[in-house]
Amino acid sequence: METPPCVLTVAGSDSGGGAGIQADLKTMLALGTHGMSVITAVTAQNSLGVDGFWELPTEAVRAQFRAVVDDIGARAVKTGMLASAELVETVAELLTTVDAPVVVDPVGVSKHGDALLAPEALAVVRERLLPVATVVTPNLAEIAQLTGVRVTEEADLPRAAEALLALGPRWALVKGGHLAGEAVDLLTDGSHEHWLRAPRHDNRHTHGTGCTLASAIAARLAHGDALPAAVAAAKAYVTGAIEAGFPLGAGIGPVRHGFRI
Ligand SMILES: Nc1ncnc2c1ncn2[C@@H]1O[C@H](COP(=O)(O)OP(=O)(O)O)[C@@H](O)[C@H]1O
Ligand SMILES: Cc1ncc(COP(=O)(O)O)c(N)n1
Repeated sequence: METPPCVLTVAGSDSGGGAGIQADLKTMLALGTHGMSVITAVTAQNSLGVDGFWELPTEAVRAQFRAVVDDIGARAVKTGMLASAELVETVAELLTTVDAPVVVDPVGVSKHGDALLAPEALAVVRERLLPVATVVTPNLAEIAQLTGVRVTEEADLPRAAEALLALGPRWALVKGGHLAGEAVDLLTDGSHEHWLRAPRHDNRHTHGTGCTLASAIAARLAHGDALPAAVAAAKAYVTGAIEAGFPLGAGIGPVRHGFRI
């Protein structure tokens, strides 16, 4: 029996199943990898919003990480919701002990506008987490939080990426998912620019798009893709999953992770 490449997500649990750890593991399965998880926080969440969240002790995060990495190993790691300054610091330190590419989705707020990161953790994301990232994947709100750059049109994306690269990640993928028109993202390492374009799907069921894209990048990296190829494949996957997104509950439904299965 062949063992699929192993990918690790370090993120929060979404009880509604559309984002966070649940989205990450479904994406990893859909892209032919074995998904593993380090849970940082547990949210009580559904299609209408986040009712509350509870962080795990740093000791529990460290223990999960060591259990997975020291026995099984990870060919790529993805981080999502890290909740607090203390957890960001802990995860940044743990990441220096693994020899694998790291995809950092700097999760700040949910689709409904609920905060998933303490304000004082932002400085730690900038100073400790971004320097160990192979690629960072912020949306427009996260770009503004991390760099102060306000993106209102496609032409602002290069300036946003430059401001992020100054914080130390090897690559920046700035997502224009919340702009009007085509769904355009820019990937750059400062010397190469890759523009990723997809038709905008008129579907409000987009819960989990950011988690899904970042996990798909990690899964493709685990298969051995170079970063630009991994991002292109991940963009194709998330576009298909958004097109097939479905209603759930009374609010915003999830993308359809199994659309290709
Ligand atoms: N309605 C849409 N149709 C097609 N692609 C979209 C749509 N909304 C977002 N995307 C794409 O989904 C990915 C996730 O982006 P975004 O929604 O901005 O992230 P986040 O979930 O972090 O807010 C990006 O590649 C973005 O361009
Ligand atoms: C536990 C958790 N992590 C992340 C998100 C962000 O979701 P999205 O991918 O829609 O930005 C979320 N709503 N919940």
